[in-house]
Amino acid sequence: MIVNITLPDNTSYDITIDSLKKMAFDRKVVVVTNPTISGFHLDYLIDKLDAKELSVVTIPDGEKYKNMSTIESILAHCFEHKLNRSSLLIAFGGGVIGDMTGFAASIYQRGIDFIQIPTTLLSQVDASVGGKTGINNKYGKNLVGAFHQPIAVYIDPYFLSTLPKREFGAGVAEIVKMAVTFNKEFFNWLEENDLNSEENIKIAIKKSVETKAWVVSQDEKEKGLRAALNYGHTFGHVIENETNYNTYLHGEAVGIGMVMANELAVKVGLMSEDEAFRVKKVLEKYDIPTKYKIKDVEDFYEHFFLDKKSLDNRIKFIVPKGIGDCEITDKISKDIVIEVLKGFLK
Ligand SMILES: NC(=O)c1ccc[n+]([C@@H]2O[C@H](COP(=O)([O-])OP(=O)(O)OC[C@H]3O[C@@H](n4cnc5c(N)ncnc54)[C@H](O)[C@@H]3O)[C@@H](O)[C@H]2O)c1
Ligand SMILES: O=C(O)C(=O)C[C@@H](O)[C@H](O)[C@H](O)COP(=O)(O)O
Ligand SMILES: [Zn+2]
Repeated sequence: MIVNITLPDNTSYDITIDSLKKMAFDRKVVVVTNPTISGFHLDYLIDKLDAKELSVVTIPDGEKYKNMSTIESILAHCFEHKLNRSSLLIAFGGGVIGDMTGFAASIYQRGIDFIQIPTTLLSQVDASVGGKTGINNKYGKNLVGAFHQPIAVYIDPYFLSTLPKREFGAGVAEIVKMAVTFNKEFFNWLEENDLNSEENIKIAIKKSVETKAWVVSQDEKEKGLRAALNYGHTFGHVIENETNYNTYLHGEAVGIGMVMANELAVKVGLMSEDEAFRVKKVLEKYDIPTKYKIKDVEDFYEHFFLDKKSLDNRIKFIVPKGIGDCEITDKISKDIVIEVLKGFLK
């Protein structure tokens, strides 16, 4: 099954959801991966690749390595293997590998092609599509990066067979995000169906990718609509940063962040308490955390000013309008936000 994404500048690429097929490249190819993924699946991938020259760069596993020094090590490998402007990088892993490979591709000799082969649920339903690439630094999450679209995305659900349960839950959080913000029917379906079935997870991957492609095709550079994909992230990114990227998985922080955003939506009258409860129930079904103890609400609030959606000191929040729709607003007063944050002090 193929989902096509056409960007505002009319370039386009395919997102193929199927078992990997043989691929031949008449150019140098570097696969970027980590030891965990290569231990499980590198042989399977290599067997599918035919390239002019193929090499693999293995970087350490973990969000805490999503930084500039890891990018330098990817670039060093590319220079040592004399990659040129017609060479290709392949991101083989989860969102961390995807974001960093894409960023390295965007700056190597001012930009070369890359392909996404996502291996986590989160990267299959969200991170591999749409061209947001980048790294974290001490100031916050994804604060350095580039929009750089892959030339193709290959989603093979087979990789999910080795994914730990907690990582699966993190991916479900981003699926729930797509449904709550854009698709009420999809959310109702998520309430009624179990994503642990092979058939259902394929349906959820397809729905999520279609939603993301639909959004990005209208607003590649996040001038408007795309900000909705940040539902739960305004709060979630602060949680990840405050806990040094070593306590919550990205999807888990987003799960908590969606609960916080829902509280805000309830407070400003955009969502009913029942709807907020229904979202929480779906998250809890997959053991996604929904609680977080904020240490200092003023500190937490201050972090929002470094959020990339914030402009001229106005913080932008994504608040659901019921289930299946949302509002992107910078009109919520600090007092109201602080009141919501205070609910998470214990
Ligand atoms: N660019 C985007 O649009 C976008 C969207 C969402 C998230 N992200 C980013 O993605 C990152 C999170 O991605 P993630 O949740 O995939 O985490 P991840 O990349 O850290 O992968 C999670 C863990 O699973 C392991 N793993 C990967 N595939 C596996 C498999 N098939 N079997 C067993 N283990 C496997 C990894 O080695 C890692 O330990 C964050 O940095 C987030 O900011 C980016
Ligand atoms: O693709 C998007 O747009 C998203 O916001 C998807 C998010 O799930 C993802 O975590 C993204 O990396 C967050 O972007 P950021 O611009 O807030 O760093
Ligand atoms: Zn995310």
